[in-house]
Amino acid sequence: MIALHDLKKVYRQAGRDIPALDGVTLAVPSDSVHAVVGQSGAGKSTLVRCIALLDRPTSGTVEIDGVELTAVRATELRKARRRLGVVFQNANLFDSRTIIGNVAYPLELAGVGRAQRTAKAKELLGLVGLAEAGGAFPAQLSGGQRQRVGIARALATDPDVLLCDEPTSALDPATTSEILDLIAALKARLGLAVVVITHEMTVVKRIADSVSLLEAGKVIESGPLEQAVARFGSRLSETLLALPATSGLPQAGITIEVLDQTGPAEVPALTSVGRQLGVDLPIVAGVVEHLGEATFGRYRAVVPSALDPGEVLTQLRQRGAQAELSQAVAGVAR
Ligand SMILES: Nc1ncnc2c1ncn2[C@@H]1O[C@H](COP(=O)(O)OP(=O)(O)OP(=O)(O)O)[C@@H](O)[C@H]1O
Repeated sequence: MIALHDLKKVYRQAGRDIPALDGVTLAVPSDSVHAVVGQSGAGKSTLVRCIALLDRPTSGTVEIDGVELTAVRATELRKARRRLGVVFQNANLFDSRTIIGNVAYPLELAGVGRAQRTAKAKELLGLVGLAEAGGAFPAQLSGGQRQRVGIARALATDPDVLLCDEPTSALDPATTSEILDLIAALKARLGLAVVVITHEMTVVKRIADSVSLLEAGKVIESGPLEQAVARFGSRLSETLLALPATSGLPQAGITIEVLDQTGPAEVPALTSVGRQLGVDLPIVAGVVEHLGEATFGRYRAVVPSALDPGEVLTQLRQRGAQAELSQAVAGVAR
C-alpha cells in the first residue's frame, strides 16, 4: 500500500511561487492499479518525482506500508527507494550493457553479489517473457521488448510499489495492450500497488481499479473506476466515455444525453423507453465500454419534436439511467 498525504510542492521561479502540487492525498492498496490522469502542466511529472523521491516535496508525506519515505535521512534515501520500482516512458536502458546487465543494475547498486544478481535478473526476465534475451543488447530489441526489460529492472529490488510514468506513450496500440496486460499480471502475481501516470484513457480503462484527475496540482476527482465513470457529467466520466463530435448532423427534435449502466445481456434503457413509447429515439453519438463487471453506455439521442422530452427523461430515469437535456440544448456551449 502506498499513501500520499497532503503532498505539496512549490517551485520558486523568478521570485514567484509555483504550486506544482497543491495538497495531493491518495491511497493505493496492494494488488491494485491507480491511474493519475491530467493535462499537460497539471503536475503529473512533479508527482512522479516526489513519489520516487527524486525531488523532496515541500510538505506532506509519502508512505509505503506504514514507512514514511519522506522522513528518511538523505543517507538512507537509496535504501528507501528500493521499496519502489519506477518504469519510465522510454526504458532508458544502458546501450553498452546486456539485458541481464541492465536488469541487474539496481542490485549492483545495492551491493548484491554477481551470482545472486544474475540469477535474480534471469528470473525477472522469465517473468516478463524475455527468458531468451538476457545476452542481447538493447539495440537488438523492439520498443515493447525494451519496455519489458524496463519493467523487469524496476522489479529487481522486490519493491512493494510500481510507479509507471507514461509507460506506453511511446508504443503502438498492440504493444501497449501487451505491456498493460503484463503490468496487470505482475500486479496480481506480486501483490504490487501500482501507480500509473498517464494521459491515455485507454490505459485507464484497461488496467485501472481506481483513478484520479489532477488539475493545477490538485486531485479534483477520484475514486474506483466504475464509480468515477458512473458520475454523470463529471470530467472523468465524460473523458473516459468520450463521444465523437456531432455538430453538423441534422437533428429534428431535442437532443438528450444518457448514461446507462447495464449488466450482461440487459437491454439499454434508451431502447426499452423507445419501445414503450412506440417511437424511434435516433442515437447520433454513442460509446459502450465494459469496465470491470459493468457495461456503460453513453448516448446522445434525438427526441422527436412530437414528444415531450421531459417524459422521455422521466422514463429513462425510472429504468435506472441518468439522463439530461444535452447542454447544447440547455444553452451552454460545449
Ligand atoms: N523545476 C521546476 N521549476 C519551476 N516550475 C516547475 C518546475 N517543474 C515543474 N514546474 C511547474 O509546475 C507545474 C506542473 O508541472 P509538471 O511538469 O509536473 O506538469 P505535467 O502534468 O507533468 O505536465 P507535462 O505532461 O507537460 O509534463 C507547471 O506549472 C510547471 O511549469
